[in-house]
Amino acid sequence: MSLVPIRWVSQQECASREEDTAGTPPDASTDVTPDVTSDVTQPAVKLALLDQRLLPGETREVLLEDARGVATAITDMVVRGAPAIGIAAAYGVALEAFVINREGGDWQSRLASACDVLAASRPTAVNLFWALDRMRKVIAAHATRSQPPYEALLKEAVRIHEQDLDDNLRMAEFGAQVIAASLAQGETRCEAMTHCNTGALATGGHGTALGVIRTAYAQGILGRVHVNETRPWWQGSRLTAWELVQEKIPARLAVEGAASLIMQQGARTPEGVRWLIVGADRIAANGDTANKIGTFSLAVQARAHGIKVMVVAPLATFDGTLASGADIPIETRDAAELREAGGRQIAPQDIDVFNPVFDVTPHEYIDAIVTEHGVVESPDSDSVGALLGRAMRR
Ligand SMILES: CSC[C@H]1O[C@H](OP(=O)(O)O)[C@H](O)[C@@H]1O
Repeated sequence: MSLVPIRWVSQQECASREEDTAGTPPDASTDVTPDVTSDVTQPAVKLALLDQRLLPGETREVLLEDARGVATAITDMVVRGAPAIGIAAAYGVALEAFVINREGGDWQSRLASACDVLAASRPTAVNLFWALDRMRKVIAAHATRSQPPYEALLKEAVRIHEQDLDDNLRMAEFGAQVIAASLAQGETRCEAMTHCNTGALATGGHGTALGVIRTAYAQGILGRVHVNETRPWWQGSRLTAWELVQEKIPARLAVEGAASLIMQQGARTPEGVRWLIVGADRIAANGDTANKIGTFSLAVQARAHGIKVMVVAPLATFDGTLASGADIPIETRDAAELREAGGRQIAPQDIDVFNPVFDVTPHEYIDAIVTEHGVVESPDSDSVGALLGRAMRR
C-alpha cells in the first residue's frame, strides 16, 4: 500500500511545512524514521494520521500535537485497527513528553495522566494497553530525571511501530504455509473471505489477516478474496477493498448477508473458498477471540460449510489475564452510526439501537491462530498456553 497511515512529523518538517494544517500524506517511500533530537527553538513535533474516515474518496492527514489529540483521533476512528491503535497511542505519549519538555511542570503526573487519557480512548483492543505498558516502563526507568525522557519515549514508539511490521511479515509467511498445507489433492490454490480491515491501515504495515492474504496471493496459492462490507463503519468496502484494488489483488465485495451463499458456492467449487481469515482485537488464554462484530456469525457459517477459520494476530493481542472471552470488554458505539450512513438518515430517529462493534468467537470455532511466534492449531487453553510459554522463553 502506497500511503503511510501513521507518521511522525519532525521539527524540521514542521518548520518547512507551508500550511500548519492537515495535508496530503507522503508516499510510503518517504523515510518516516523520525529524528529523536529536540530543539525547543523549533516548532513542535506532530503526529500525522491518515484520516481513515475519509477513505477511499479522500486521502488527507490529521496532525496531532499532544496525547489528548491522539486519544480523540483513536476514539473517533481517524486511526483504527488493534495494532495501529497501540502504535498511535505510543507516539501520543512521546508527543506529550515533548510538550511537557517545553512547558515544564510535574512531568511524571502529567505523563501519567496522558497515558490514562490514551487508555480510555477505546476499550477492546488490548494492543492499546500493551503499548501503553511499554511506554510506562520507559517512564519508570527515567523516574529520577528532572525532565520527561522524550528521546527514549520516541525511540520506544518507533520500536513498537517497526516491530509490528516485522511481526506482520512473519505471520504472513506462517499463514501462507497453513493455507498451502490445507490445499486439497489436485488444487494449487484456493479463495478466502475476510472481514473488516486488517491491512496496512490497521497495523504498522503489511497487515495481519490481510498480510497473510497479500503473501499467499504473491505465492500464487490464493486466487481471489471475498471482502465483507463490514457495517456500520464499512471497513471492508472502504478500506480493505481499497488496499486490494491498489495492489490489483483479485477481490469481490459483498454484504455480510451474502456470506453463507458465497461459502456454500465456494465449498462446491474447485479452488473455491476454503478459509475465513480475520484479525483480532483481544484473544483470551483459551483462544476465544474478540474481533469485529459479525466475526462470530461468520465463523459459525464457515463451520457449517466446511470452511476453516484462521485468526491472525501478534502476541500483543493476547490477554493472558482472561481465562476465556467471557470478560473481554466489548465496545458499543453511538446509535447514530446505525441510524445514518454517508450523512443521510437511514433509520427512524426513535428506533432503539444495539451497536456493539466487536463480538467474541469461541475457540472451538477457530481452526488456527497465526502469530509471529508460530501457529496454534485447534486453539484451547493448553495449546495457547504452550505458544505463549515458548514465546516468553525466547
Ligand atoms: C489488524 S486487527 C484490526 C481489527 O481492528 C478492527 O476493528 P476497528 O476497525 O473497529 O478498530 C477489526 O476488529 C479488525 O479485525
